[in-house]
Amino acid sequence: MDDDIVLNLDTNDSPVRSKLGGSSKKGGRWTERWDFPLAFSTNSTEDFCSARSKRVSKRKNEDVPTAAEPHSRPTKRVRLDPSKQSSIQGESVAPSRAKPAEGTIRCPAHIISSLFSSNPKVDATSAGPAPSTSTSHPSNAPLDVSTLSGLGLDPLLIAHLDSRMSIQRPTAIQRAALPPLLHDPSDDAERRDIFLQSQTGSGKTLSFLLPIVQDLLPLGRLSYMDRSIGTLAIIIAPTRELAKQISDVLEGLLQLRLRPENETPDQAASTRLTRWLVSGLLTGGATRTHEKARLRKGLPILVATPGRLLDHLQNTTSFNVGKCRWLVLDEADRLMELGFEDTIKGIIQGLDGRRRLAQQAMQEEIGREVGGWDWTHRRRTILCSATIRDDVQKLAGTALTNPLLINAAQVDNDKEASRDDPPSSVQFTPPSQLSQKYTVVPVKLRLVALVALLRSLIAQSQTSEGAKIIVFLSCTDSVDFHWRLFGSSSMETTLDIDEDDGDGVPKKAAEDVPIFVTSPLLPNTTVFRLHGSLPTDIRLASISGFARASKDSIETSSVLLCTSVASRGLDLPLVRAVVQCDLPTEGGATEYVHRVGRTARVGKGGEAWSIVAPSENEWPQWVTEKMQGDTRDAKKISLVRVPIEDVLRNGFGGKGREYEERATDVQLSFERWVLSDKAHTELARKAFLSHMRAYATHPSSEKHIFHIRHLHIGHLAKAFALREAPRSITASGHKWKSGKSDTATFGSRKFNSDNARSNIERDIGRNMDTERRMQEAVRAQGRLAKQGGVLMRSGESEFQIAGGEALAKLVRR
Ligand SMILES: Nc1ncnc2c1ncn2[C@@H]1O[C@H](COP(=O)(O)OP(=O)(O)OP(=O)(O)O)[C@@H](O)[C@H]1O
Repeated sequence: MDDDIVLNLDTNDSPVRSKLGGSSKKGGRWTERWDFPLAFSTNSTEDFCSARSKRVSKRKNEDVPTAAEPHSRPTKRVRLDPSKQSSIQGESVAPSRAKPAEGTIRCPAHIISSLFSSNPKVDATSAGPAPSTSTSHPSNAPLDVSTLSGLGLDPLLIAHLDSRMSIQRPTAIQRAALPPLLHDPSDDAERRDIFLQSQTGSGKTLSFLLPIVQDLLPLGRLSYMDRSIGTLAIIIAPTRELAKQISDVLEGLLQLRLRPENETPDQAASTRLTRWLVSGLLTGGATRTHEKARLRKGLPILVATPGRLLDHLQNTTSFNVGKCRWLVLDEADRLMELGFEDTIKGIIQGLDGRRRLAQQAMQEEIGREVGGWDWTHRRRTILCSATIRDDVQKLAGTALTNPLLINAAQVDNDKEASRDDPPSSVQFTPPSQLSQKYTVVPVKLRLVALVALLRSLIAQSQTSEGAKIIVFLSCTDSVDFHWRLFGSSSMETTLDIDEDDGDGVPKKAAEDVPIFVTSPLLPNTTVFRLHGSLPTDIRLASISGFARASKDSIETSSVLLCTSVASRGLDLPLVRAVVQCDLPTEGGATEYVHRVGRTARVGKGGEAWSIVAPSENEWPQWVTEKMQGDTRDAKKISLVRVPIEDVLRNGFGGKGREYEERATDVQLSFERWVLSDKAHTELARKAFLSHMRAYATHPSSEKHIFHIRHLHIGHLAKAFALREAPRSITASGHKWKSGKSDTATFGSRKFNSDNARSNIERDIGRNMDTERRMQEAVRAQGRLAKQGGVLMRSGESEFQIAGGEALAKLVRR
């Protein structure tokens, strides 16, 4: 790293404090004076503050600040030239680099904040559209005027929706989709397939589930009807989480009360209507044998992920699916992105094949097939997709017959006449009531900016329900790292490193991994994680824990750290904000809209925050234009820029620029945590490297915004609480800052997993050695300190620990 980073060591008897004179004894560091950050109530900071005061009381020969002097301050670092001070917006000049004026004595005990120096200047003028504070009428809320009864829905279903789900009025997409789907024409040619497109959180799930349930309910009156009839409806979702969620909504619907309150009891007839209507989930979570047994019994409505469904279609003879009347492809664009095109084709062929076989069996009167079934009733397919890209249109061409496009926006704009037109002009936009914000954050500050943002969002919504916040990160390793970092580090973390025998193996035994962690930095908050590499039971437990958190404990907020796996379809109640710490590497503006769509659902409010690097300054304008498409209406979509200083000030509190010191202290506590254990260091390095790899996968059309050569590798390391970039990156030949060709080299190497692995392994080996010397240096520094040495800034050692020749020798050894 080339920017004068100084290791600000926090040892218990740091000479810095004693050198700072009497004031250090009284005032201590800013964290000791940080009684209650402005942004938090007394309760909310209790843990954090008590952690700090415990640490303070541990210090030998130092006084704990008293209540009478909570704001006394230690001597501040010498500022040489106010115009050249550390600043987010400008280049800084490290004080010690400046020549001291003749005759002046240079302060030896001098710590500088590396976090706020050498950051690139952020150009505020090219930062996207002008802020807009106007609030719009919610675009995905239930409609004021329409009623469900006017749409042809069975009164039993209407009563059930009202009493069990508190749903009285349809949303725009439901008003548009229910009439054609509920209408069952006698002429099979009129039974058209449907292409459904609408905004996030607008109630698409009920748009296809209600017609299915209403269609199947009357079949319960057939004398022979029981679950052995087989599968009559299949809903395919791209992920297990989404399939489980749809299955839960379906089960809620199937607990239908079948008799209106005032009707004469006819218990036997009404229970028969639904008793056979069993739903099942097929996602590969259970063993094949168990799934086969359930299929043999019969599952009239099935929710499945594509791979497992095709597997059973091909291999499970008892899977009775020949009479299937409904097929739903939910999140079809995502299915295509995940490479399920051939699987879907295989499923459609499998269903057609099974139907032919069942018909044949019925004609030949073999097997279980019953007479009286209406084989002319063709299967209807519903395809839901946010976008109508080429690949989705191709899938629609394969899967849909004579499709009808239903788009809530078009219906609202009285464009029903053009429903059969190619829908390419329909844009996928976020709900209008969503407040979209972004902040341009120097890369070095990303970690503390995230903490500050979470703190302020949590503090703002300390209502009885707490806040729910989803944070998107680039990759699974980054999610794991941040989750462990938030859960284990504290302001107390010291550099008391475990004695190491040099084998590089962490000395702590593996522990049971919990579902959530808590952090003193995020008071009354539980932190969950979600990514595709977690076992299914952990993934589902994390989602339900996050969704439930506020119900279990009043005033508990919850944060979900996740990858893009959580961007689609998940309907988690009352998510207050979505934070995109890393912008999507795949899917561009569409993925952005899906992610932000986890909040502001069905007419509720919500905030979407994006953390943008200075080199990505063009992104807000770019994403706005993509979302607006041809219908450029500047008032319609705008991202409001919030200065990073405001984010940090709101999160860390304090007067003036005091937030800089607080942010620095938080950063240092993270760095100490990373250094305190080999496993932590490895976690941080892995996250850093995986993040780099993920970043390099931005498509070429976005490289003008997201190019890896624009990133300052040393600064990025800091964002992973590393004090230097892993050597597999910085080692020979990789001149990151200047090298266009080096970037290309990395780009090509990056995709070679063998190279990457051996690089990492080599890197770990080298760093173990570096770590050992670092630890020795730290201990030696501590010994020196006890002997009256001083800690001062210097760039002379590889670890930038100052302290004279003894240390320099030790490090050089
Ligand atoms: N008419 C309605 N009135 C009130 N709430 C509704 C209505 N219809 C659905 N909801 C609720 O709205 C929430 C979002 O619905 P759903 O998950 O189906 O949205 P979606 O359009 O599929 O969103 P996404 O595109 O993000 O998957 C659910 O909690 C659902 O219970």
